[in-house]
Amino acid sequence: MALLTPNDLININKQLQEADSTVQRVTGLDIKGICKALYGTFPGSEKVGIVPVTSGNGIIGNFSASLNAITQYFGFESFVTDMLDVSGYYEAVRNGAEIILMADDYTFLAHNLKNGKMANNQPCTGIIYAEIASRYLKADSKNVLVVGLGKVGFPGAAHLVQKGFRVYGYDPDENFLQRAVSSLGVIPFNPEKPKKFSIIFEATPCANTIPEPVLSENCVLSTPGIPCAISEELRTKYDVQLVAEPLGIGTVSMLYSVL
Ligand SMILES: NC(=O)C1=CN([C@@H]2O[C@H](COP(=O)(O)OP(=O)(O)OC[C@H]3O[C@@H](n4cnc5c(N)ncnc54)[C@H](O)[C@@H]3O)[C@@H](O)[C@H]2O)C=CC1
Ligand SMILES: N[C@@H](CCCCNC(=O)[C@H]1CCC=N1)C(=O)O
Ligand SMILES: [Mg+2]
Repeated sequence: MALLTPNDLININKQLQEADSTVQRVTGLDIKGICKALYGTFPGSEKVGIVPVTSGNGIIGNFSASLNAITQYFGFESFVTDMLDVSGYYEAVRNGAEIILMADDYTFLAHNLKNGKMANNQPCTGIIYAEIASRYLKADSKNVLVVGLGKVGFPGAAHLVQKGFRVYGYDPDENFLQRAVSSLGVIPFNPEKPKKFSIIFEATPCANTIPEPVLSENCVLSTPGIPCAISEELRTKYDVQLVAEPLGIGTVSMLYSVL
């Protein structure tokens, strides 16, 4: 399981601000603008209750506090419950939470108690990072490379196919690659016969997953993957526009999707 660590979340506000300015440079929209374009929604006065959960691997340091900072960065009112698990859930509802945010080791959900809508972090993350990549103002074609076709990458690839992009996909897991080819019409990317892309979306738990030959000058690499898919050396060599952030972009996608 690819779980966040407290170290990933240090200074989440600075990480969010940096990602927001890159998104604006790449797409012309800020992250809120991307969410509005994706879901057609905008926040009212919804109160978000964040419930720490102790199951499995347990509480991750900085996780609840980061969610609190993230929701407030995007203009929502939010609080972290004092109690944990069931008692925390009870406290959240009793204190007027309209949207519940909570995560165990497998599922990170947003549930809007008012309208019943519920979101899962994995598809919401894939979709928003794919959307950001798809809106690159200086894209040279409708070609996009998707690296990693798992719980985050597959929904992102599906979103790009729906938006009419020519999606090349790569995953060392033959089953995941075949599923994307047969159900999405993704073109299997052959690392032996690389081609250059101006738009790349990556979602893997591995470093160095982007082969140098696919990088074009100034290309966009939109990736929620942790650790980062590309070395700083390679990023600067091609002046890659890197959109990467450990939790906030995926979370705001969840929140807008349940409004
Ligand atoms: N930044 C954020 O907001 C979020 C980040 N994540 C991170 O995104 C990453 C992916 O998460 P999931 O999709 O749930 O994992 P997953 O395990 O479902 O999918 C990862 C896929 O990457 C593939 N893969 C591994 N090495 C590869 C390589 N060298 N080239 C191409 N594909 C490769 C695997 O075969 C697998 O199919 C994880 O690191 C996770 O922590 C997940 C959710 C939110
Ligand atoms: N139960 C823990 C949170 C566990 C979150 C595990 N999930 C991840 O790390 C996913 C979410 C986005 C990226 N990875 C707590 O309440 O402190
Ligand atoms: Mg994120």
